[in-house]
Amino acid sequence: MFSTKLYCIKGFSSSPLLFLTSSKRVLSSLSHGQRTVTNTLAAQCKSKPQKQVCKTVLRHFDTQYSEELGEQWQGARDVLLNPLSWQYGVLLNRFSDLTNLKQCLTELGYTNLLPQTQPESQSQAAHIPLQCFIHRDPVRIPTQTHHPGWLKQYYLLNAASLLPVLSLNVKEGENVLDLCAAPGGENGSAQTQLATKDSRIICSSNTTTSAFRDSPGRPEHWERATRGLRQGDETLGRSVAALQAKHANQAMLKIPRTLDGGDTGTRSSSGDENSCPEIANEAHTGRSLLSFCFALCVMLTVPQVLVDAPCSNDRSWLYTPDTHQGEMWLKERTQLPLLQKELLCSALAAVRPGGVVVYSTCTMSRAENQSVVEAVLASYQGVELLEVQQHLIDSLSDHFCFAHFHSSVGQLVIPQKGKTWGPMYVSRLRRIY
Ligand SMILES: C[S@@+](CC[C@H](N)C(=O)[O-])C[C@H]1O[C@@H](n2cnc3c(N)ncnc32)[C@H](O)[C@@H]1O
Repeated sequence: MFSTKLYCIKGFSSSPLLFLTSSKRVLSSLSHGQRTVTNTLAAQCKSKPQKQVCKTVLRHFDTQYSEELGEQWQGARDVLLNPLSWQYGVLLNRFSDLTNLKQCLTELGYTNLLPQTQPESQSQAAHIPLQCFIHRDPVRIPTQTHHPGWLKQYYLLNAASLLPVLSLNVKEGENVLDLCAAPGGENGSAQTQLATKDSRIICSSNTTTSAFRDSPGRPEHWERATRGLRQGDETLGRSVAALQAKHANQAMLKIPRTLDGGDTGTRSSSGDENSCPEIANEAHTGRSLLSFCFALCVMLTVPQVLVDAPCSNDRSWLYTPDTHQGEMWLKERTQLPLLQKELLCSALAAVRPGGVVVYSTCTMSRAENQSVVEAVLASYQGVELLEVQQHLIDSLSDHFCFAHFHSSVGQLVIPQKGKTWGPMYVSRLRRIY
């Protein structure tokens, strides 16, 4: 029923050094004191062409979010409309030599979002927790480019996208089903974050594509890498898969596309589906999981499922290139909750009794967040709501702004001035029986 793949790579030995050297060069050229660095990076940002706001989407957000978020919408609006204020997290790739990189980041004024809780040593590499560096200013270090057979040392991401993975609280050796694993919008790769745990990740779509994409919204890179995987040649995709699998003791299980339930009628947030056919085909698998999740449950006894659901990604939708597309997306928006509920139900059916499902989106829309969870709780027997762990909220509150809801079935990170992370909604459910 499943095909288990453990990729191997050849000729890797010299690549990390070269890769590290090039990164050090980039970073060291910036490290002439924090002020200079900040100025340099800010200048880089400013030299980029300005994104154009879609007025149709903005009007829609104004109406909806001023009602749903109250006074917090104005702060979020200011951030969303000012890309120069956006902060970028630097998620380290534990499979690289990070010593110099961490030092560089520290010199640049970055700090670790997540305090180290376990000792670090070569022999305990497998136990290094997620390491995401953040900066209080809206600076952005250069994105690393792909080199065949080499791994990036870091990924730039919205640090709030760590929250769903942290909420899972994966234990060493536990299996995780990543129900919406296809590459998404701007928030980075859940798989990459999960891959820092010594656990098996089971994906409903092509796992490896997320881990090596160059930057959000660049399907040509996913296509290139996916094609490489299909052809079985020595590509970057294969190398990444090998490292993730070999070093993290993971087996990547791809659910065959023959189990695909067909078209969901929704847009893949990966953008242009035509340019990336394999991803487009595999992106619809999660909805049809219900039909075989019993077998999945019995065979794999999945204790945790992540539903990083397709949603109306507020940050990118606001910058929809043309009005017509903005209007189309707003129409599609009304269809999303149905798909999201189905995905969440599939996840609950797949998780073993006692297991936890984490549902996440990168929108602030109540219809796609609380309403989805409330509807599933009301209709699905034997499921209870869990709080997002208080210690997580406490430790992240210095950096993230959580929404002040009166009655909440989850936590919503809302971008605010100086804390521009999010939007990110997370809810946790436990299957009781
Ligand atoms: C928010 S993105 C996931 C991002 C991914 N977890 C990551 O970290 O890169 C949601 C993904 O769900 C995929 N998707 C859409 N419909 C789906 C379905 N019916 N089953 C499974 N995945 C689906 C979309 O293609 C999209 O890439």
